[in-house]
Amino acid sequence: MSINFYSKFFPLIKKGVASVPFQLRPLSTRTDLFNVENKSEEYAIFRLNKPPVNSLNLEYLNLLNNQLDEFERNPKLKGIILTSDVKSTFSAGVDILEMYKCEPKRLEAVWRAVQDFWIKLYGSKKIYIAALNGHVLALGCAIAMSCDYRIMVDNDKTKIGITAVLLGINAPSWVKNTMINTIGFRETEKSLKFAKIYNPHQALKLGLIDEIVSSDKLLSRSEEVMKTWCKIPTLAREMTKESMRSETLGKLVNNREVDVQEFITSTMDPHLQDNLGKYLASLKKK
Ligand SMILES: CCCCCCCCCC/C=C/CC(=O)SCCNC(=O)CCNC(=O)[C@H](O)C(C)(C)COP(=O)(O)OP(=O)(O)OC[C@H]1O[C@@H](n2cnc3c(N)ncnc32)[C@H](O)[C@@H]1OP(=O)(O)O
Repeated sequence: MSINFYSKFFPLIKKGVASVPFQLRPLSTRTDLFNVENKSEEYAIFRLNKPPVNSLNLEYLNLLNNQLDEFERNPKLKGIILTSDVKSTFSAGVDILEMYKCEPKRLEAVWRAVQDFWIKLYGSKKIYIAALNGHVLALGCAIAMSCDYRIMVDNDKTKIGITAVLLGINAPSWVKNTMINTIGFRETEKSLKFAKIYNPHQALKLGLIDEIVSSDKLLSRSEEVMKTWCKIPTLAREMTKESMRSETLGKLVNNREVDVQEFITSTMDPHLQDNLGKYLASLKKK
């Protein structure tokens, strides 16, 4: 069985790796919008930092996609802890301003970048642990579910879930599949159909997250889990991840154009635009 999972789906990236020799990266990378701290040769902490809610617009998605490529190019790096420096929010998903009164060309670029992000994350052979410091909504929830393990802060006010249906949105099939692979078909159906939002204890019971810890232990516990997993034989772990995920991944990789068109058509619908306008206003009124 081929273990070259990432390059199978990213031939251009493979080409890049082949033509550019690996160079040692600096100890850490800091931009205004995220921070990467290499804790050892084996793992790094990747902190989102786009206040107020780490919403994902086109420019931010492009930045994050480049960083995922960077991780993938580092053969020594086994894992990444994905978390947020923004107080009380991991991610509120796509920037709704990208979807409201939008130009179709821009919307298309946003959605292609969203697809890229999911494909890179879900298809990565590295270990991804989501350290969920705060709210995990919509695409933020899909991102967390695409990681290998989820640890969430013990705070009853913290929310996780996907409420697309309330706005008249049918979640894309790759989001549904990711959720089915995480909590099973029946719970996914209930969750999406009834726009369920969970607190950490409800999410744990469902299997949407794997552990709850107090906020002061979030990173230390995530590092503990990461260190244990880094000891697992790499090749076998990667092959297992590939065999578990390739079918779901392939469904989007081979169907990207249809997914883009569905997203553009549904988002540009006047009724949905109306709903988005009201939703944005309700968020701002709080
Ligand atoms: C609209 C589509 C619905 C869901 C579609 C899901 C489809 C399946 C998933 C895959 C597809 C992806 C599409 C998406 O991800 S769309 C994003 C949907 N996100 C949300 O519905 C989350 C909305 N936000 C919140 O519920 C809350 O903000 C919060 C995250 C719980 C944080 O609460 P808070 O009280 O701490 O902060 P709040 O005052 O609400 O917000 C602060 C400011 O941030 C603005 N804001 C919040 N979320 C977004 C966002 N996603 N995009 C853009 N801006 C956002 C909010 O308006 C406040 O702005 P201001 O300071 O008042 O100007």
